Amino acid sequence: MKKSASRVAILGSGNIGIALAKGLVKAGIFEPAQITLTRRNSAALATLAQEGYTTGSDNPAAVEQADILVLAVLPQQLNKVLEGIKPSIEPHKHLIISVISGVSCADIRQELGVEVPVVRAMPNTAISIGHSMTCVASDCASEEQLALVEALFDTVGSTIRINEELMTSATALCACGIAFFLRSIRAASQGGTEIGFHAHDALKMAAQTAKGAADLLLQLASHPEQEIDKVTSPKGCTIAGLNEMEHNGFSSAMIKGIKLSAEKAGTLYKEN
Ligand SMILES: NC(=O)C1=CN([C@@H]2O[C@H](COP(=O)(O)OP(=O)(O)OC[C@H]3O[C@@H](n4cnc5c(N)ncnc54)[C@H](OP(=O)(O)O)[C@@H]3O)[C@@H](O)[C@H]2O)C=CC1
Ligand SMILES: O=C(O)[C@@H]1CCC=N1
Repeated sequence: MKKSASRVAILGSGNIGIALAKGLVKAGIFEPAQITLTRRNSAALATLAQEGYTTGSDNPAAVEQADILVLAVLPQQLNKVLEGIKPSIEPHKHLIISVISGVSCADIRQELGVEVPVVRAMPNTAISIGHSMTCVASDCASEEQLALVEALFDTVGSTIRINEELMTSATALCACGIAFFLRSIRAASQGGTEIGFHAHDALKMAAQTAKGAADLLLQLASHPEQEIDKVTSPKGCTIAGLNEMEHNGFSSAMIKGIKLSAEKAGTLYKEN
């Protein structure tokens, strides 16, 4: 994607909002000066202001200067933000991208009271280094608008288009998934320390091994069990360790955690 001429306003510049901004700049699509970052405590954005981003706490002003609006506040903070920007929304100028869990495109249009195009995107924090898995959905955006959002997120990782009703599932598997895989890597490194490695070496060894495992699947398009079969020598130490993990509920714990996470993701906005 070539450099964009658009201006982006990220309303709610916390963990994911900043990760997105950094990813887009790192990908060379936007200059920091094309991105406005807002949060109520705008002093916390001082370092980003020094890097050239426009920062502040005035959401309506940010909306007026931008054509792409990214909503990145917590679900329970959304309605207040929408109420504040409502008068500044121009349906033929603005494209709204919401990364907020559990809030539908229709919920956003209903709160705004205008028929503005809304696309939901569910990235993860690896977006800051260009390795996000981002799921994209909309109930109303044109093909052109969806393609634009996909192209934007393609610059900061992989993107797939899904049906909107699967967005809470995508939240659990991909956005929360970063934490689940990180915890697995941490557990592996703790095991590594117990069997003889200094903690920092064990962590590096575990992380690189996890990266290799993921790349085997992504680059060879193979199935995990196909690759596992190549590691498990008969009567060997891999199958001994793997079966011990399964006897202790390894796969079951991951599956149950992802199911619970998806259920919770669906209730975050309604719990307001
Ligand atoms: N973290 C993640 O990995 C992912 C998160 N998400 C979704 O992204 C959203 C944000 O999550 P996350 O970044 O973790 O949360 P954070 O709490 O880190 O970020 C939310 C930000 O919104 C700001 N904010 C709150 N109210 C306003 C307001 N009225 N105007 C402007 N800014 C405001 C807060 O700053 P202040 O208090 O100073 O206003 C804060 O910096 C959530 O809806 C979450 O579901 C989606 C994918 C991944
Ligand atoms: O934990 C959360 O609710 C958010 C949504 C996805 C990742 N973090």
